[in-house]
Amino acid sequence: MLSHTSFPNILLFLIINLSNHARQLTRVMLVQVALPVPLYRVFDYSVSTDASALPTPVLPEIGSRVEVSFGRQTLIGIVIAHINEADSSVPINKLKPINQCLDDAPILDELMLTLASWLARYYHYPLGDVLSVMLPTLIRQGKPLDLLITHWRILANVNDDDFHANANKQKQQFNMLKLHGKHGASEEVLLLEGMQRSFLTTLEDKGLIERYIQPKTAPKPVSLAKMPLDLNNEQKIAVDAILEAHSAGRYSGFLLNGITGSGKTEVYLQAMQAVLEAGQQVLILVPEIGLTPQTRARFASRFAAQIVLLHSGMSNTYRMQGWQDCRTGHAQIIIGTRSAVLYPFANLGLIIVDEAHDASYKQQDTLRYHAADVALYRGLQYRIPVVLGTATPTLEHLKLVHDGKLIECQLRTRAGSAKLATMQLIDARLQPTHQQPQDDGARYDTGLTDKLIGAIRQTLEAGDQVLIFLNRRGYAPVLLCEACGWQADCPRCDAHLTVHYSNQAHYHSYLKCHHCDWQAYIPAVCPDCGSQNLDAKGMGTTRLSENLHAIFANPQTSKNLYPIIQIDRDTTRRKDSWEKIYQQINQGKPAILVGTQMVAKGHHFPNVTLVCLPNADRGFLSADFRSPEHTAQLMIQVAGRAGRGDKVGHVLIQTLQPDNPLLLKLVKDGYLPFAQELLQERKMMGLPPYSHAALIRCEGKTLAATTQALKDAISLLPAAHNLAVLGPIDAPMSKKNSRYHSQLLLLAKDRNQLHHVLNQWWQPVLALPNVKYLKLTLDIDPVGW
Ligand SMILES: Nc1ncnc2c1ncn2[C@@H]1O[C@H](COP(=O)(O)OP(=O)(O)OP(=O)(O)O)[C@@H](O)[C@H]1O
Ligand SMILES: [Zn+2]
Repeated sequence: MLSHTSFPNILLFLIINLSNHARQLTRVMLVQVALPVPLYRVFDYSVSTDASALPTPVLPEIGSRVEVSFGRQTLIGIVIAHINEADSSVPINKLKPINQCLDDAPILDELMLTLASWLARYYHYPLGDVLSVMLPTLIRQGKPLDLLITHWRILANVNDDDFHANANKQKQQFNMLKLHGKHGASEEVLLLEGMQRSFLTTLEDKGLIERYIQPKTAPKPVSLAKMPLDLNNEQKIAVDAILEAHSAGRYSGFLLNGITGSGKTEVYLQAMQAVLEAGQQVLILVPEIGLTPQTRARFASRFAAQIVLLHSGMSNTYRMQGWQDCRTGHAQIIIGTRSAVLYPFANLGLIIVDEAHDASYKQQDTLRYHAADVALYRGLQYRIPVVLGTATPTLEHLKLVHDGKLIECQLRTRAGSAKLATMQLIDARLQPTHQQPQDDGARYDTGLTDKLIGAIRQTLEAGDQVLIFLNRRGYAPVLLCEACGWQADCPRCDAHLTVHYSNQAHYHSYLKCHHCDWQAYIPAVCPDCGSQNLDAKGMGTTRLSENLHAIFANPQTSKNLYPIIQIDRDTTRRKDSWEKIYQQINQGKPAILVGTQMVAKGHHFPNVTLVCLPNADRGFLSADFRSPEHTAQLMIQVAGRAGRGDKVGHVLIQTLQPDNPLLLKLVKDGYLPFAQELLQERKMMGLPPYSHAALIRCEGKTLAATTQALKDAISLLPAAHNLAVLGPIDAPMSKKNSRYHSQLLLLAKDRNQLHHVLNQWWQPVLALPNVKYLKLTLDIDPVGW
């Protein structure tokens, strides 16, 4: 029996329960979504406001993709938080529902989301845009993760008798699939072969074929394909230090500072071995150009493992597959350029950044991250060692060693029997360059001194190879009218047009801007004064190769005595051209290699015993304070290609400034003492790495507008900001592609101080009224300007 007092209690119970039930039906669940829009905020969406929605809406998990309406667009974003109604700044009835959730499970784990928000904070870049830089295109577009591993196969006991007489096309497509046997083929392959997706689904609907996901079997444990070398003492110290950190499960940043040819790769390989044997993944970053077929071979010849290569030239599908393989742990060794550092990893145990000084690790647009810095951050995240390997460490990395933030391991001698090449200067002021006679008796300047030519000849006659480094492709950097001084300039840039000229094929002759790709015919007469006296001034790799042909041709037959192999972006553009060049060089026969900075990086040409730098030292005269550092790195890297085999190597530097103190220091004392001296200079001047820099670039239709915008920006700086403000000034090449550029440099003694100011200042700057007609970008820790 109910007492009179219990009645209201029951009522209350019922009311509460009913209203709970009703709320459950109409409960509004909120998610915060990062969207690829240039706004420094995230957006709230509801999951469903429709109580009758069936099946009951599931709250999309943090780290999964959702499709939403944004203004009039439909965008794909990442859920970064679940929030309560009360936490949203938007009234509940104004919130839009998400259109759909694209993933059942998160595609980004907590570490990846933490990485994204660190990148957004450190580089002052919107979170949604950071995430779109991190994700491969197809994932950004919302494609299902398993899209590319969809396979199709014919169903057992179906055959082509099952087709209707007039279903010819279906039958033909069915037979195409049948050719692939019982496992069928991936959809990507079938579409490439000419099958149509609509037919696949029709055949599927008819119960003739089926789609399936080919299961990725867990990769086999890594095994050794070749025995490791016996390490020398310094190599062993380095491997032990790296592995000690690895087995302690501790983050440690290492600077593997080893001269060229000292066997850094062997250190990587032996450290990798232990990590791979422990069942973990290894990420190896290589510079943009360093990713040749040889890169993979170096690792594949040592380990039987699942190796994944990642670089920007790969198809979207392949990149997405690679991304998935990293995330699931299917990939055991991952070799990639810059962006691979932003990939997700199931079980990462070691990161190696090869040639860590290389400028291509810095992304120069959108999110301007530095892959070596991000690698260190990720090492910290995963509590694993990170190895920065180089023969020419950046001043930033040397300072980190000095501050105790990187552990330095030095390799001071060449591995095996090779000796470090000797370096010698040739004073081109005392020795005029060689004048080559022409058929008509006139002579032309070859740009090479007789001493240099003599050394090249001697090397070739001894059966060795010569490498000549010239960091300028094309025929000549300037076309000049001898009569009036007119020069062929790019109409769109502050730059001369490069002469591309070939005396073999006339259609290969044209003028081209190396900054915006503008092209023009070579004029027959000067457009200003009509003179026919047009002359190509200076020397690019093509001209140098032609001069070498002339110098080293057999005088009787004019045939080449030695092959001259030109290696630059023009000659290696075709896909397999590097491979062919490699094969030719590795035959080991005497030859002259003429190359731009493409040859500086990590190549191992055992028969090159002479390296010549006819004018590499010009960079010591540049106005950019980083130029001496970059010039020296390049020179040492190129010089490092000499004498890597059994024979001793020589390096000859032909210069017009043989008493330049920087050049002398580098040649006499080597890179590290040179770098220490530069560090002292930077310290005295308060320049990075003794200060922290942010570079603001402004691009617009006129210099007046870009300069004014930066002046307006300065006026917004908080009072007592304590930063050094340099500018606004015109950017080094202020007109590029018909757009004008100004810049402003902020320097702070302390990193936190810089970020503190940027946190308050940068977004108001972007909101300045004039900025909408301009492009304003912020570059943290810029590497050049
Ligand atoms: N411990 C060793 N014993 C004998 N040979 C070795 C040893 N370590 C490395 N080598 C050999 O020395 C050569 C140069 O090594 P490697 O290419 O790794 O140098 P590196 O330091 O990466 O040079 P770079 O910076 O110029 O690319 C290779 O042929 C390698 O096989
Ligand atoms: Zn141009």
